[in-house]
Amino acid sequence: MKNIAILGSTGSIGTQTLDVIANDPEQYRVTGLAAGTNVDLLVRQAQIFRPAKVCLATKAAADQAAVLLPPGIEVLHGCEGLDEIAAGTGSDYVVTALVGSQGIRSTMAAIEAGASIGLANKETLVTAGHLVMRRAAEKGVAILPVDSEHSAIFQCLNGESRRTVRKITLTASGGSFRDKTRAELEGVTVEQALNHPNWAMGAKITIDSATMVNKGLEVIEAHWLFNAAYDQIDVLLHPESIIHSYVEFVDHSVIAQLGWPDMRIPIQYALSYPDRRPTPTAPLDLAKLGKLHFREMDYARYPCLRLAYEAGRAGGSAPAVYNAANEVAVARFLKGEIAFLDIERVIATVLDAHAVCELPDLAAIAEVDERARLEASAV
Ligand SMILES: NC(=O)C1=CN([C@@H]2O[C@H](COP(=O)(O)OP(=O)(O)OC[C@H]3O[C@@H](n4cnc5c(N)ncnc54)[C@H](OP(=O)(O)O)[C@@H]3O)[C@@H](O)[C@H]2O)C=CC1
Ligand SMILES: CC(=O)[C@@H](O)[C@H](O)COP(=O)(O)O
Ligand SMILES: [Mn+2]
Repeated sequence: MKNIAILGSTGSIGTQTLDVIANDPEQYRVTGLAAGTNVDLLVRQAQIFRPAKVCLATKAAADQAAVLLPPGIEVLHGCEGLDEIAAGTGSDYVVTALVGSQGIRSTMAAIEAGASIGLANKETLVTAGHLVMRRAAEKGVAILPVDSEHSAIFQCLNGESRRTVRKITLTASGGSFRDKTRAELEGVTVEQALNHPNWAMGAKITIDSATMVNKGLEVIEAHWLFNAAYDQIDVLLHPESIIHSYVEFVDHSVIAQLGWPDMRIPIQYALSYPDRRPTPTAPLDLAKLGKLHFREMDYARYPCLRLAYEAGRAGGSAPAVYNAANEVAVARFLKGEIAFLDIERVIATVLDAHAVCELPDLAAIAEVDERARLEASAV
């Protein structure tokens, strides 16, 4: 029995994680749940899964939840509450499914407590990969990828030595505007951008898929998770999202991982690893699919991906700046303040003005992140 805490339980990954847990109740017990402001859903989840502690982002939301929750559940709020869910519920496994770089602090708290991490929150690794991976290694903590591409690579590698890997290829669906030219991106709406062709996900990552920032973040995430050089990481357009990613070895043998685009498969694998367990998903039917398609990545069409490689190669604080500028730009786009194509302009402008700090600690990352956010709000 694994004792699991979920940070971001009311989101797309959080709810699907609870779906996987509900489907396999003898394997997992929920010890803690944390959410932002969705009181009603958090209360419903707590009624079903009976965690010892729950947390909401604000005191007002926590007070609202306290009167609705079953007796005996401790209600926390804010950053300290989130730390307590990550490290103080006796869990041996923490799923990090918050959105954005706000996930760093609680991920570090979970690592300090010695819990294994089911990592969905890719922004954490993009921003502080050197610190997260080093501390996890020091503490002997496993970081298990939830992100579909990284789960695929993890499964393809299956413990094989990094020495034998020639190339890692991340597949990209192309997002909601994959069939549009750059000229056609002028004037696209928020509603159109949120219409991902293959995956039902939170708003921020759905916009990131459309700009290809998501794949950029995933390239940096793969660099840290698999200790791979940027020259070893490729991206291939694959509109169907059936091949979730693949690894080419030095003998030119290629191993890929396939499945319907359903996050419950990588979530289940991250939870049950090293075991494999059944999932409540449909079996893949290649005969029904008939064809799969692939296109070479066009870096002029998707400049945000090129910028991610540049930030990753620059290293140090550059990926944190890329991420922070993007988080602000996406929030502004979603509020209707800027156009879709302004997202790449904001990232490029903020990144361009940044003088890289080489090995930032958490305090330096927080400082750089805050400055990049201010700049991204103003350009
Ligand atoms: N969705 C997917 O299929 C995939 C997602 N990922 C990654 O997983 C992460 C989560 O994505 P996704 O589930 O789509 O995002 P969602 O927006 O659907 O969910 C985000 C979660 O974070 C919670 N949250 C937001 N702010 C706070 C806060 N201040 N304190 C506590 N909780 C907070 C939200 O709570 P509330 O709603 O209550 O406000 C919600 O539970 C992201 O990093 C994303 O890149 C990776 C691969 C696939
Ligand atoms: C489900 C998942 O892992 C997402 O990160 C997904 O990869 C988004 O799809 P694209 O970024 O390929 O559009
Ligand atoms: Mn992904």
